[in-house]
Formats: sequence, C-alpha cells, structure tokens
Amino acid sequence: MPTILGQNQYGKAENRVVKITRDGATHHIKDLNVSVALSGDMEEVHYSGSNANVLPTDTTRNTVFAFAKEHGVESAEQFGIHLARHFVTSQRPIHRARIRIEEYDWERIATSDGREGKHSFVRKGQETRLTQVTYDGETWEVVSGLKDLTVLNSTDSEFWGYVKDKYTTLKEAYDRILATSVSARWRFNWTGDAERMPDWEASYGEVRKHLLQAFAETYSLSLQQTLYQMGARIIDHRGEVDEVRFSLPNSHHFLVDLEPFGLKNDTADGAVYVAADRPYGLIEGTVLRDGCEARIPADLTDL
Ligand SMILES: O=c1[nH]c(=O)c2[nH]c(=O)[nH]c2[nH]1
Repeated sequence: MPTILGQNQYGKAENRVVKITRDGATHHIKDLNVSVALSGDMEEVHYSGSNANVLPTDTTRNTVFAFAKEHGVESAEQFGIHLARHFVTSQRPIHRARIRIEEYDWERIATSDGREGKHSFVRKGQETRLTQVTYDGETWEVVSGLKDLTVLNSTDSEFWGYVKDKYTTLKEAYDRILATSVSARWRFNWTGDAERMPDWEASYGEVRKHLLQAFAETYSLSLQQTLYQMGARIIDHRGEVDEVRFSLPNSHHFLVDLEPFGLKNDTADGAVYVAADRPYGLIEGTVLRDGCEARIPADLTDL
C-alpha cells in the first residue's frame, strides 16, 4: 500500500450540557461544553469502511448527557475522568479518550431589595459596552448600549397558549429555562446642555442593573413580555433615557430525552438540558417613553 493511516481520533464535539439542581427554591447551575475524542483500533474503518470497532459519535453524545444525569457533575475534572474511564474500559477497541471541557461560570442576579437571586443568573465575563455619539453642529444624539450580556432564569418561565397550525409541533411549556444574550441600545434625551449632562458611568451601571433585575423578577410568559418589562423598568427609573431597543436571541434549552437509558429527566430536580445553538428565536422590540419618538434603528447592526 502506498499510503498508511496516521494519527486519528473521532467523537462528538461541543456537547452543551446544562444541569440544574434544586436546593428548595435555590437552584444551582452547571454549564459545560464537552468534547469527546476517542482513538484506538480504527484502521479498518478508515481502510475498508468496516464499522465493527466504531462506537458511534451519537452514542458518545448520549453518554455525556446520561452521565450528567446519573452521576452528576461535581466538577468538570471529575466528570471528564468519569467519561474517559468509561470509554476506555468499556470498549475493547478504544485505547485512548480525550475529554475536553469548557465550563461557563454564572453569577446570581441580586434582587431589587438586595437579596441574592435564587434562580436568575448572569454569565461571568464582561459584556461589551457600546456607545454612538452623533453631532451635526446643532443636534446631539447619544445612544449607548451593550451586547453579549448572557442571562438565564432556571424557572419562572412558561410558554403556552400560542397559535397552532398544521406545522406546529412545539409542546407547551409550564416550567422552562429562559436564557438570552442581551443586545440593547438606549437613547439619551440629553440635548447638549453642559449643565445637564448625565453622569454616563453611573447611568450605564444603573441601566444595566434595572435591566438585570427586571429579567430576574419577571415571571415570564414569553420572552417578548420579559423584553417589555426590561425596557419599561429602565424608562421608569432612568429619566435620562427615552427609548430602549432590544435584540434577544431565545437561547433554547431542551430537556434531553433519557428514557431510552431508563433515566427520568424532568424539571423537578437535577434536570439535564442541551443548550441548542441554532436556529434560535430572535425577539426584538423597542420600549419608548410615552410621547417620545423611536429613533434607534430596528436593525441594531445598523448602529
Ligand atoms: O418566549 C417565546 N416567544 C416566542 O415567540 C416563541 N416561539 C417559540 O417557538 N418559543 C418561544 N418563546
């Protein structure tokens, strides 16, 4: 043979596992991105196409989710060790398993009365803060905002009572995860008067705070309702802002079906979700101070 097979590995990459454990009303979240790479006696599948030694990548994916349910996720290291040991010791042709795990950290969102939130989280790592200042020699316009502020409520979210046609398959949800990565812009009503210039730094912190608190404290029947509440909370508390526009991807978290492995997986406790990447719902809207004009472009990428 003029060619020979060199190093090779295979598996399922980027399994987005979210596990919510409940300690009464206080929820804990473990959010992992798990990639499995296996190698061993894999010459035949490459040379002749015989799959006799191939544990499907689909099975490696199922194993990740089933292990999250059955054995828990104390730490990424412990979870990785458990998985690697399983693949190498349970499958004769597999000699090496490499489990890579990224873990995303979440912080609790404090409530408006200063208590620590029980089931509302903001992902650690700073969002990007944005501003756009326009001046034509006469008129000032300041629009500030943020993007990539990732938030999650592990309960207090439902979605039901929607229109159903022959293409509707979505099941009504009475207790779901609500998660989004907030992109927002808010327009200041400052007109250039140096005496009345807002404290931009303080304003940013306050707008962000109200946005987060409204997200955490709204019992949500739809992301649209949460959007409106976030905008209204900002307008109600911040006199310097007349208009807020949001673009909110609905980051779907689906309960994984673990029935085939004899595991019951419901929202009650220790639920394991797959954080789906694409497609995602995209909910966008503007909230205005009554009587004010909408000037932020509908497409935030135009700003
Ligand atoms: O909050 C939601 N709003 C929707 O418009 C929608 N559509 C959908 O499929 N799921 C959801 N969730």
